[in-house]
Amino acid sequence: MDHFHYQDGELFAENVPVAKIAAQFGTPTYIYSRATLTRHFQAYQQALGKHPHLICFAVKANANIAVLNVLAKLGAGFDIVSVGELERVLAAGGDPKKVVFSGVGKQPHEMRRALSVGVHCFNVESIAELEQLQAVASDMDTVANISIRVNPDVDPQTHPYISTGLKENKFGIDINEAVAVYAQASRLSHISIKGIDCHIGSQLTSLPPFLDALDRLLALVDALEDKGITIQHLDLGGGLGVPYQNEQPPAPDTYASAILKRLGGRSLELIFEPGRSIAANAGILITRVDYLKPTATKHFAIVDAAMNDLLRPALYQAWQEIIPVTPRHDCPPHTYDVVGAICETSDFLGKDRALAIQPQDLLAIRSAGAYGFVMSSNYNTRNRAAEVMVDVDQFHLIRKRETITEQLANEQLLPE
Ligand SMILES: Cc1ncc(COP(=O)(O)O)c(C=O)c1O
Ligand SMILES: N[C@@H](CCCC[NH3+])C(=O)O
Repeated sequence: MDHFHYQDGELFAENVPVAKIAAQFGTPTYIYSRATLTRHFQAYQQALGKHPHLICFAVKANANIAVLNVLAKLGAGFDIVSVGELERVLAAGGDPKKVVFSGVGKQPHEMRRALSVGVHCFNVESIAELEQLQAVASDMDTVANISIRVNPDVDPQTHPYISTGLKENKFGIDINEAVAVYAQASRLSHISIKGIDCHIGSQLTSLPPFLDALDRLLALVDALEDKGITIQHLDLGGGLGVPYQNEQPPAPDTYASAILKRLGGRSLELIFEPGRSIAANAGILITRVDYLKPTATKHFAIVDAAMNDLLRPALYQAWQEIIPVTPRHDCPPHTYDVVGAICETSDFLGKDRALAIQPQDLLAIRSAGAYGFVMSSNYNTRNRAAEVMVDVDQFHLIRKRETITEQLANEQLLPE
């Protein structure tokens, strides 16, 4: 059963009526389902079974510490891209030994903190970064575990802004240069080679690009072995897509089983860094209709969420389903552009949606648990949304709605 579903003519999150959450905490509010997060995470775990593995949730997809805590308790590791994300993982009770540190621009202070808490591995993305890490580790008299993030030049067939494994992207080290970079790393006194890594893009909806990348990485593992460099883990990144509309991506267990099969008898530990496939469909964003505005050419539904709350439609023309919380049958549907109050024409949450709605009705934007709240901003001096977690028939405020007082607290006037 879907954990967001209609029952008796209204939308429920697990066993809680969504309207009840809106009545208590207002709108716009993100609502997450603990059961869905758990189910998605466990699908990966179960598919990999006894094969040595680590599922590192990509914190960038949803960084709320209650969400991270739910996953940490299930045994998750975490993929981070900043020291800020590391502090969130620690605050959420995550195990630093299960953390992989990705990203093209790690700063020395971030390396220092990650080394001091003992992260599993740095996914190194350039020679300059490798040298910086050697310097920091040497200064701390410690050893940094690394894998090289290889850019395998595979087309992930996704939106160009979220494709990362092509030669022209800024990510990783060209696969043709990887052997030389590993050889260089093997000569560094405070670097220990552990793994190999890639991440080719996000919202991939088919297996072949993953398998293609995996084959290229395995060939590299063999070439390195021939040179006396043994790789212990293979990190295939994240990137598995979700059904937003009509897409039919493989489910996490199908994906994980296919990868495992392709590994053959190799004993390499497998690391995945899924974000979206765990969190996206574990969340909705609820919003209230403020005004209906018919014009000569369109019907606009102006709602209290906007592009500052959910940026994906404005940034990628992403499509996310918009449904009424309490469907009504007393007025005809119209085709609406569902828009926010921000002074930008790109401020829309959905275009051309058939909805039967009246002012004050509640709407839910689906698939909002990943790259939703984390990409929100204060543009137009709007306060960030609240976040709520539903757990069977309970619901908990896991981040309170921001206030203007909190926004102003960090600013000050120039001295007289
Ligand atoms: C290095 C890395 N790992 C993991 C992820 C998570 O990707 P997704 O949310 O598509 O699973 C990303 C984002 O695309 C990433 O850049
Ligand atoms: N923010 C993107 C995904 C970015 C993936 C990060 N590497 C999205 O909403 O689809």
